[in-house]
Amino acid sequence: MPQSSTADLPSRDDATAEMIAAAGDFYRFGWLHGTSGNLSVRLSESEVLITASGKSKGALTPDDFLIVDPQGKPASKKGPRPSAETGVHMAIYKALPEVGAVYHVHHLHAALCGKRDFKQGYTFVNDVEMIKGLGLWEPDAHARIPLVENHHDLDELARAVAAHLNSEDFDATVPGVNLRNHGVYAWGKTPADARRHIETFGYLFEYSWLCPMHDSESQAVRGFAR
Ligand SMILES: CSC[C@@H](O)[C@@H](O)C(=O)COP(=O)(O)O
Ligand SMILES: [Zn+2]
Repeated sequence: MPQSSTADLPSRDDATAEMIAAAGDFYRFGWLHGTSGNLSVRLSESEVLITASGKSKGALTPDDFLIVDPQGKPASKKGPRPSAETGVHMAIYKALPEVGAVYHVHHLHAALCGKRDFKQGYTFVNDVEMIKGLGLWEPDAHARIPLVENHHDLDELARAVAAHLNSEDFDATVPGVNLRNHGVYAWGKTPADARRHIETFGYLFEYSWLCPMHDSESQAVRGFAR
C-alpha cells in the first residue's frame, strides 16, 4: 500500500477518537440510520483501522474497530468482523495512495439524487458557496459527483469502485463517489478532510434535491438569471 508520506498518519487511539466523534455526529445528522455506514483510517502502509460490521455507528466504542491489511484481512483472528464493505475502502486506498481516511454514510438526498441522475452518471453542482468545502475555490467552480452502480455482491461492488477510480472519467478533484440507491463514500488525506468532504457532500446533495434550479443548466432551462 504505497503512499507519499506515512509521517503524519495518526495513532490508533487518535484515529479511533476521530471516527467515534465523526460517526456520532453523522448519526445525529440522520445519515447513519440503523447500522448503516462505515469508517476507516490508515494507520501505516500496511494497516487500516476500520469499523466492525453491523454496529450502530452512533454508539461506537474502541472495541468496535479492528485493523485489516491492504487486502482487507483482519490482523487478528480474535475480535469483531470487519465492515462488509471493507473491500470498497481497500479499493480506494489502493487507487489513491495519498488518502488517509475513508468515510461512508447513507445520506437520504444522495440516494434520491442518485436515482434522479443515474442516467447521466453524475450529479452536477455549481453556483453554490458550499462547493468550496470540496476544496474547489474557483469563482466558477463546478463538480460532477460521480455515480457508480451498486452491487449486492460486495466483491463486485469493490471492483466497480476500483474500475471507476482507474477510469478516464475519474476526476481526482472530487473526493468521493455516490453509489446508486445506496450511499456516499468520501475520502481525504486526513480524518478531518474526510469528515469535511462527507459533510459537504451532504449539503450539496440536499441543495441539489431541494432546489429546482440547483445548477446553471437548470437555471437556463427555467429562465432564471444568476
Ligand atoms: C444497514 S444495511 C447497510 C449495509 O449493507 C452497508 O451498506 C453498510 O453501510 C454498513 O455495513 P457494515 O458491515 O456495518 O459496515
Ligand atoms: Zn452502505
